[in-house]
Amino acid sequence: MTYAKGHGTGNDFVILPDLDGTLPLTPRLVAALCDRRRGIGADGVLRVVRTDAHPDAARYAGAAEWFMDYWNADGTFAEMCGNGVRVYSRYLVEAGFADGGELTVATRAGVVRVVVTPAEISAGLSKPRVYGQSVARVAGYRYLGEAVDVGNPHLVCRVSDTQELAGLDLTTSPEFSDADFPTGVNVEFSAPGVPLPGVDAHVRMRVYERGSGETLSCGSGACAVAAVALADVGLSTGRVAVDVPGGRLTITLDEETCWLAGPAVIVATGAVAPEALDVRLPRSNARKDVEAAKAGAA
Ligand SMILES: N[C@@H](CCC[C@H](N)C(=O)O)C(=O)O
Repeated sequence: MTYAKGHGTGNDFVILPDLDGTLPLTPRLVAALCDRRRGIGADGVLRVVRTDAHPDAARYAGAAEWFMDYWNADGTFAEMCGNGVRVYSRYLVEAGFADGGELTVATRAGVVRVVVTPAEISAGLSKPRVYGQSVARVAGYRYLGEAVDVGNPHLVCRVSDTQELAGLDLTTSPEFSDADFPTGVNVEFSAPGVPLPGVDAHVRMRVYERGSGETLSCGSGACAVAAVALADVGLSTGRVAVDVPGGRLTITLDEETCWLAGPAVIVATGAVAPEALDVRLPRSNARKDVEAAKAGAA
């Protein structure tokens, strides 16, 4: 199996080119690839597959050529990964599967528009929907937060300052309400930043991601945090600088879209054998699944 490794502000991914969807990817293989000691190490896997070759994406075939089949490090799926889309797009361009400039990428949460430049990649996610409140608990302390849907679920909890943010123990998952988040949730903690030119708000955040643990950055989480920061100053559109442990993301919310911008790079390419990871692959049923999905949609 060939792979590439890339990251966006430290949120890192193993990228698996499987253009015609024949690789029988399993949760076990994903977890083994993402293992930081016994595998390649990553927060998640991005499988690169044509939309018409994957059952979850066949419906997007007219709108995007490529589907980002995203998996968390523990082998679970997620609907959206904002940094993933940006790194995936960098890979498409560097591997010669897409020209630079503008492109579209299909995800489980819909088709995302992407703008690629050498320094930065900007992905147009759906506008975050702030829809209620819930509570997270860390080390016995209770944090009230805003529930936000960015295609995937988020809980944004405000803390008072950078010191409180730095002191949070995120080595294990914050506790959250299963009733409010039956499929789990990504929990962000957000502290006020300093006034910066050119933005309406500046915040610093840390995140504990569903299925991956604490990461250096989460793009969809930064969008959720930005929407809450803008609402806190009475705005529903505007520009927010979000500092994550891995760097800075700039979020621009307009009436319909949440533009997530920042660097995204490919750092390595190579080959890996599933047997070396102690994983045996089942036989692929991919083609049959795609035909069944197409027949179901007709
Ligand atoms: N790091 C991602 C989010 C990845 C998915 C998330 N862990 C989930 O399960 O929803 C991002 O950049 O958005």
